[in-house]
Amino acid sequence: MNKFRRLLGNQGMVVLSKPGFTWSKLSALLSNTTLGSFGISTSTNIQCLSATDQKKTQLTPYNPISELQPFVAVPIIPEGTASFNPAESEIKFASKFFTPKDESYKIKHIKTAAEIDKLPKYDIPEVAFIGRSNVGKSSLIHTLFSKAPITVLRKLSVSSKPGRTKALQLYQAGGAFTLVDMPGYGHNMPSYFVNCVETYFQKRTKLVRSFILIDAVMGITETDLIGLQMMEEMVIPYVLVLTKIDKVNRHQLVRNLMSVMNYRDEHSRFCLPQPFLVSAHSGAGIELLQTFIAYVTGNMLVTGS
Ligand SMILES: Nc1nc2c(ncn2[C@@H]2O[C@H](COP(=O)(O)OP(=O)(O)OP(=O)(O)O)[C@@H](O)[C@H]2O)c(=O)[nH]1
Repeated sequence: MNKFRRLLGNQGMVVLSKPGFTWSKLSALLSNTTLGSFGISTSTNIQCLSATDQKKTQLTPYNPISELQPFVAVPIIPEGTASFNPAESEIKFASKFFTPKDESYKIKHIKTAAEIDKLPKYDIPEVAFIGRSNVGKSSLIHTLFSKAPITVLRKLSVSSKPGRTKALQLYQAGGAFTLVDMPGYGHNMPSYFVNCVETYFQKRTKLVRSFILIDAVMGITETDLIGLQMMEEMVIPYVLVLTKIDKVNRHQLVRNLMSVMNYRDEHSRFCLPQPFLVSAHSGAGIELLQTFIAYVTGNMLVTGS
């Protein structure tokens, strides 16, 4: 039975991966090349903070975590792990991939497909956005690409009705990267979903990072485990993104963020330690996420602040 189908059929009995993961264990296990595929450079371009450094270094104000951290007793980004903390100039540089002023960065919708064999093949790095139905994928992509032509934005069907995104939607920012919006899992999931998504992860050789979206209002739910388990079983490096942070008060946000972080600490081996917090409505966290996408797709070198 394929892994994903097994998870879907067994939602109440998901077997979680082994606890005890630390970044250093992973570093020891993987070669530099593989670490590169986590977007964690072995050079100094991403800071690896010691406990003392971390106290000294302020997270960029572009990161919503910087406002939350004073209210949380433990470091949200674990001590001794890599932290993506670009300078203002780097954030500005990355914005050009999302604010096309000339043809070379033009944002286009290039394909809608439910069958992987129908996807175009190219040499451009790819990132994928995945999450349960209604988590806010289309809204987030809409906000990331808010400066794209209206014809592109119309393709992003935002709806309060879960399960609107039925096929893979591919958007390309010039020759810089491709961003893939995937159908949501859970409610109203299309029947071909399992094959489509699992085959995508097996076959797309240019995929450099997957972003798993979790609704900040709900925190981590059993449906979210479908995507998280799939990443772990298929050994796919991924990043957690908490969506809709404008909808929760600080207390709820801290509580739900910590439940996600607990999951990460105990069960994940392939998740970037740093979560991203965003709101498609207020725009919070969007520039930081844009910069991270530009960075993991190899379009810029972040030197840190
Ligand atoms: N307040 C708030 N609402 C949001 C945000 N992002 C999405 N929503 C709302 O959440 C609902 C679902 O958003 P979509 O972007 O369509 O979600 P999706 O994950 O693409 O949904 P599927 O098509 O089911 O996969 C819509 O009513 C959005 O307006 C956000 O950042 N803040």
